[in-house]
Amino acid sequence: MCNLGRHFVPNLTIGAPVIESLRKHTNAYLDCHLMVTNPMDYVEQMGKAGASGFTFHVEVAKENWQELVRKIKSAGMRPGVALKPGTPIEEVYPLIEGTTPVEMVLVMTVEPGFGGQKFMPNMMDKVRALRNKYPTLDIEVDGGLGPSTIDAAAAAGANCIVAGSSVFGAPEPGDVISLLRASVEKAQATT
Ligand SMILES: O=C(CO)[C@H](O)[C@H](O)COP(=O)(O)O
Repeated sequence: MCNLGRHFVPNLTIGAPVIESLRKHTNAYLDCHLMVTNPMDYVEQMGKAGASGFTFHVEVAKENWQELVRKIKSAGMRPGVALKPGTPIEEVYPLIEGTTPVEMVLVMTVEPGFGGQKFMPNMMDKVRALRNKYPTLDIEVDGGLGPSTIDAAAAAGANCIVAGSSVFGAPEPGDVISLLRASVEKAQATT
């Protein structure tokens, strides 16, 4: 997972050079969430660097999302759209239903910008609405996910989990990853 923040949030974290370096050592899916106001400017460099997924924010792409999605696909990446906590879920529906649809929706469960924030449980209404409307869509959640919050996200229908503090702050990060995965798999098995 790459969080690239510039303009949209004050901090710049991981960009194309880091993706390029990582790609030399792994075939893993590199899921990149660009918290920038000008995502179009980053498509080419992220594609060349070896990003697998490119997620932009709906708040900054209302006018040009179709061109953006086309560019992302042409650059060999999987397009995703993210929305901030204050953005109504209905704003992403056209991007899922269009002729050049996004393939993943990222529901932010904190205000974007910083790790270590508190999970917003009321964002699960958005996840549930998406899951009911689009049974096979990839739905990602980001912010405050860990052992105490994963069950709510998984039950609502999230199947892609971004977890920072709970994993990197754990004595055994692998155990937390397994727990998160098990919760999602259990919820999927019961629906
Ligand atoms: O960058 C973020 C917000 O923009 C994320 O919330 C972060 O990557 C995940 O961190 P944490 O699990 O500590 O909430």
